[in-house]
Amino acid sequence: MKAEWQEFASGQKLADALADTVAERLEGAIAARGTAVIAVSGGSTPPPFFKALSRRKLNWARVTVTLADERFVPSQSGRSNARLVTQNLLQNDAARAGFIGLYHNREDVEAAAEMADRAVGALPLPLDVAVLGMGTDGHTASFFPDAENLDELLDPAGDRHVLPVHAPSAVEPRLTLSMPLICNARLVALHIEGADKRKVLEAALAQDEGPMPPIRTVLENAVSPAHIYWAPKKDAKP
Ligand SMILES: O=C(O)[C@H](O)[C@@H](O)[C@H](O)[C@H](O)COP(=O)(O)O
Repeated sequence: MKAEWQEFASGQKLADALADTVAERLEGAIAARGTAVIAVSGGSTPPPFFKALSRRKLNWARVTVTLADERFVPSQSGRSNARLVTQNLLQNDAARAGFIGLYHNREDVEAAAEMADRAVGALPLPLDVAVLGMGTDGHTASFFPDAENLDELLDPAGDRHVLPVHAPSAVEPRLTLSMPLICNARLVALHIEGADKRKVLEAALAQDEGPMPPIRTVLENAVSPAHIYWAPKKDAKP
């Protein structure tokens, strides 16, 4: 399995380089097809990248931003990825982009996922860019190793665009883009920082038996070799 590893001296240098690459891909998509679609992840790592990307000069009105995954919470919640993206990415030049969230105020996460499935399925697919994070348990998007429906989540041949997730380690129910949707993105970029996550990823890539960490399944099924962006944690001793 091929993946391109890129290392940066700091999180800010990584954020600027990733923003440059993503902006180029979005511009290329607009030039080729008139539109661009990007899926981004939540968590504590992305904000410097979001802020850098929000200032890139491109035809943002032709760009649709969606989420790789979402907690089953309304956008007013501090746990909401839609809120994180609105506050950090959909600002400055990028304020003109369209946004398709995954959360819907329905009776359960299954009903919300069906609505999100239709909305994401109506986008001009495949994704041009999918920017993923990773947890120290090897999850990415909301493919949690302890998810009740992990086999369905990791199925590279499924026909859903968005799936519900129930996983004890996920705090609340989740909504996630499906494996085929993420793996068929024209660019899959994995953004991770810190020595712990580097060790987790290296172990996942070296593992040759037993249940594979979800991040390994994604990298193995990515149609275009994934680009891995790594930097030490900002408070790391030089
Ligand atoms: O909703 C989420 O939390 C993310 O989409 C999730 O998959 C995230 O990328 C990892 O959990 C890493 O999170 P950190 O960046 O906070 O380590």
